[in-house]
Formats: sequence, C-alpha cells, structure tokens
Amino acid sequence: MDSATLTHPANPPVQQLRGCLAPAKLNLFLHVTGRRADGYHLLQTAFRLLDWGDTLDFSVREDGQIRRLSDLPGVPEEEDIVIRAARLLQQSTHCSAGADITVHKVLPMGGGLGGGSSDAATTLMALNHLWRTGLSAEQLQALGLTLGADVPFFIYGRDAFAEGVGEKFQPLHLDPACYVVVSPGVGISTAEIFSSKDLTRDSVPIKIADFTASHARNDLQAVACRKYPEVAEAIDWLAQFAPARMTGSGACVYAAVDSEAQAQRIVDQCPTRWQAWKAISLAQHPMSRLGG
Ligand SMILES: C[C@](O)(CO)[C@H](O)COP(=O)(O)OP(=O)(O)OC[C@H]1O[C@@H](n2ccc(N)nc2=O)[C@H](O)[C@@H]1O
Ligand SMILES: Nc1ncnc2c1ncn2[C@@H]1O[C@H](COP(=O)(O)OP(=O)(O)OP(=O)(O)O)[C@@H](O)[C@H]1O
Repeated sequence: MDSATLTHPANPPVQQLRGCLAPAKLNLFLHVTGRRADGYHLLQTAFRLLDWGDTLDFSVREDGQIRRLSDLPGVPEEEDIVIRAARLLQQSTHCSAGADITVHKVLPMGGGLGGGSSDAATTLMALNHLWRTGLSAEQLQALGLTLGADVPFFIYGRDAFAEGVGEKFQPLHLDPACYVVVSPGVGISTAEIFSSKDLTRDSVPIKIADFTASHARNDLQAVACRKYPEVAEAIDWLAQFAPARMTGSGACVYAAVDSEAQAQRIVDQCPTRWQAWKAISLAQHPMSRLGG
C-alpha cells in the first residue's frame, strides 16, 4: 500500500488510499464437521495469507455516492461485493461521505482464493480509516460476516485456525513458505459444492495442536473433482512436483515448494491452458496496521 496521499498537505485528513492489497488465502486443510439449521456448514480450516492478490484504490467523495470506477466482467456494479461492503459500512455507521473505488483484479473469480471476500475486507478496513467511522477490527469482522464467510479472516489479518462457519479464530504460527498456485481455468460456485449430496459432513473435530500441513485434507476436494475434472487434472499435474491440494471450494490447487526458484521452474512448465503463479506466505495483512 502506498502511504496515504494527502489532498491538502497542510491539512491532514487523508482523502485517498492507493494500492491497497487484497491478498489471496489458501486453506491448508478444510474439514466439514456439520451443518447448521440455516444450511451453512460448520468447518475447521487453516487459513494462510499470501503476499499476492488484487489491489484497490479509494478516494473519498463528499456527495455520499459510492462508485466503482473499474469494470469487472460478469459482475454488475450493484452486485460487486466491494460496492456492497462500502454501502454496508456507510449505512451501519450513518456516514455521509462516499467513495470512488478502483479494483485491479488479479485473482481468478471462483478460485477458492477468497478474492471477492478479500476485496470486501480491504474495502471495509480502508473506508473505516478514510471515513473515520472508528469501528474496531471485531466490529468490522461481524459486519464482514454478513457479506461472506471468508471476509472476517481477512480482517483478522494473519494465519489462523478457524472454526464455526470460518469466523472463529485462533492464531496459527507457521514457518514462512513458498507456494505454486494453479488455476485450471474454471470458476466454481462455493454454494454448488456445499450443496452437493455427495459431500461428507461428518469429519471428527480436531484440535489446533493436531494440525500438520503435511497430513492435511480438504473435504470439498472430492466433490469438486467429480464435478470439474479439470481440478483433478491440475492436482495430478502439480503432484508430480510436490504434494498438491485444492484450496477452499476450488477451483485453484496449490503445492508448497522448497524455494522461489523451484516455484518459478514449475510455473514455467504449466500447461498453456491453465495459469500458474508463485506466492509467498504473508505474516500480516498490511491493511490491519491502519487501525480504525
Ligand atoms: C470454502 C471457503 O472458501 C473456505 O474458506 C469458505 O467457507 C467460503 O466462504 P465464502 O466464499 O465467503 O462463502 P459465502 O459467500 O459466505 O457462501 C456461499 C455459499 O456457500 C455455502 N457455505 C459457505 C460457507 C460455509 N461455512 N458453509 C456453507 O454452506 C452457503 O450455501 C453459501 O450460500
Ligand atoms: N469484487 C469481486 N471479486 C470477485 N468476485 C466477485 C466480486 N464481487 C462479486 N463477486 C462474485 O463472487 C463470486 C465468487 O468470487 P470469489 O473470487 O470470491 O470466489 P472464491 O475465490 O471461490 O471465494 P472463496 O474462496 O471465498 O469461496 C464470483 O463468481 C462473482 O460472481
């Protein structure tokens, strides 16, 4: 994130934040342990932040309007989770200011990397700062949960062992790591995977101390592979280099590798019909340093 750009250098209120990161996440394991009465699933997962993601620019408007300046193919402005996040914060704090928002989209949509959720979290944190609405991180997490189950994690802003629907956190202390992420070129609807009749929903709950990244499983992977054979193909391709797994509800798959050089060699060999990236773990979300 660029440090704040001031419109009036002699007069400090910050009016713009540019280049705000909305990082991707990986689910290092994901167990479905049950289902709530409202249909949402109870999970256990290990969230890992990556140093790679979308970036967003925010500029305060005095007229109260919230505008998206960038285009997102397939997502009308009114449905964009970024716009919905900004409106939600504005309404719940009775804020009279508005914002112009630009999203520089990098993360594949429906990729299981939490792209939309991370955009929404960055929006809540940036506007809470720019509008001086003063909500705490916990209040922003509660607001964010009404937008999507992954939003609170990005506001929490560091690796976490998560439970509930993914909103109850314990800090997870992981060594830095380097990953290869492969997108097999399909977008997967999270709702479609969770609603499958084939999904197993009875994993036995584990304790945080029982989690090891090397013996991990994603309960959503079998369903996604059955519905989208490209996901299974991408796992098989990546598994020739290192143990590979799906993140979230897919479609992206990933593997931890020994070095950035090894990651780059794998990325360079990726079949042209897919996309691959190298990514490094991120210890702390840069936006969480902003405070309220
Ligand atoms: C799979 C994960 O990415 C793991 O991190 C998340 O649980 C999904 O989080 P998300 O994309 O923010 O999901 P949401 O937008 O809240 O939910 C999309 C749909 O997925 C289903 N859903 C989601 C999360 C959850 N714990 N149980 C569910 O059953 C619900 O049908 C919901 O309508
Ligand atoms: N700003 C946005 N960025 C991405 N998707 C958005 C956005 N606004 C709305 N959406 C909608 O949300 C859907 C899910 O997108 P997203 O990239 O968050 O999926 P995902 O990476 O699978 O997320 P998760 O890991 O949280 O399940 C998209 O297909 C799109 O229709």
